[in-house]
Amino acid sequence: MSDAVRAASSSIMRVDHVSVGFGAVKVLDDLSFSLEEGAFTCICGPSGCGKTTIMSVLAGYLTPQSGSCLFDGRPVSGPSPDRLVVFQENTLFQWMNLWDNTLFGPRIQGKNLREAGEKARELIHLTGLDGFEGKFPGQLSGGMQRRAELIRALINEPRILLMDEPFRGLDAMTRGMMQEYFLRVFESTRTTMLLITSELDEAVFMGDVVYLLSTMPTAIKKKMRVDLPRPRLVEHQTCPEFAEIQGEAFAVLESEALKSFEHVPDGH
Ligand SMILES: Nc1ncnc2c1ncn2[C@@H]1O[C@H](COP(=O)(O)OP(=O)(O)OP(=O)(O)O)[C@@H](O)[C@H]1O
Repeated sequence: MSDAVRAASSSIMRVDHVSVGFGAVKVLDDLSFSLEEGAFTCICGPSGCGKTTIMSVLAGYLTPQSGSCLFDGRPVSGPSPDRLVVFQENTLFQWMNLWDNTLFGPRIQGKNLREAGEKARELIHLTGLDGFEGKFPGQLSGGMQRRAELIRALINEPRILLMDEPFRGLDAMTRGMMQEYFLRVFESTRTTMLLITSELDEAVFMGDVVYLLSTMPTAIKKKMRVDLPRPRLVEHQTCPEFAEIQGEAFAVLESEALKSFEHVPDGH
């Protein structure tokens, strides 16, 4: 993102001093960060540190015990079509083909189906699913199903798309392809996106901004800007800037990971 664009960008979501606990377990502790409109933000932290809990607060599924979560300056009080979530698990309707799954949202909202159909064709093309419109989810590969989940959310034109580890469980090669497809969609639609991931390389490759999380109770350990050009290409992963940002981020996450071993008794 250029300095001019960055200066003009404003935050669409703001999490202020949020704390969440489950019983005696304090998961989020005084967590604060903001999401810039039109940017791709990644939140990266180790497994089990509270990433899904953060997503639940942003989506409006969970009310924090203290602090606030604002969307467009207004408190988040529940789920909204402005803030759609792409989940880890498969939520496609198994009895509908790809085309009907994609148009499900516009159809139940009574939207103009000709316009929605044009948008569906564009998204299907961007995600490399041309020719699969008549296939049912069971006839699509895991990677295709994740892309179908993405377009099924985006067709509803949310202001922000929240993605919780959408590539979890995919093999490394498919995961790399997914990253490229999702980047192409972001770069052509410029929908504000948040990706939560435990993969640091993925966060640096995809994000304009990367937040690194501490171990539990979780807070933001560091905010990093990734000024690599867009469109992001696989080649960028071998450039010196990428290595420098990744190295710095790795050092932060490693020091956090080591802390989680501090309380393991000797001999165990
Ligand atoms: N509803 C709940 N009730 C009790 N404990 C919970 C609940 N939800 C989450 N936790 C606990 O909060 C902590 C953080 O969980 P969370 O799922 O947010 O982490 P995560 O970083 O998304 O994990 P993963 O990377 O494994 O998906 C865990 O210790 C989990 O057991």
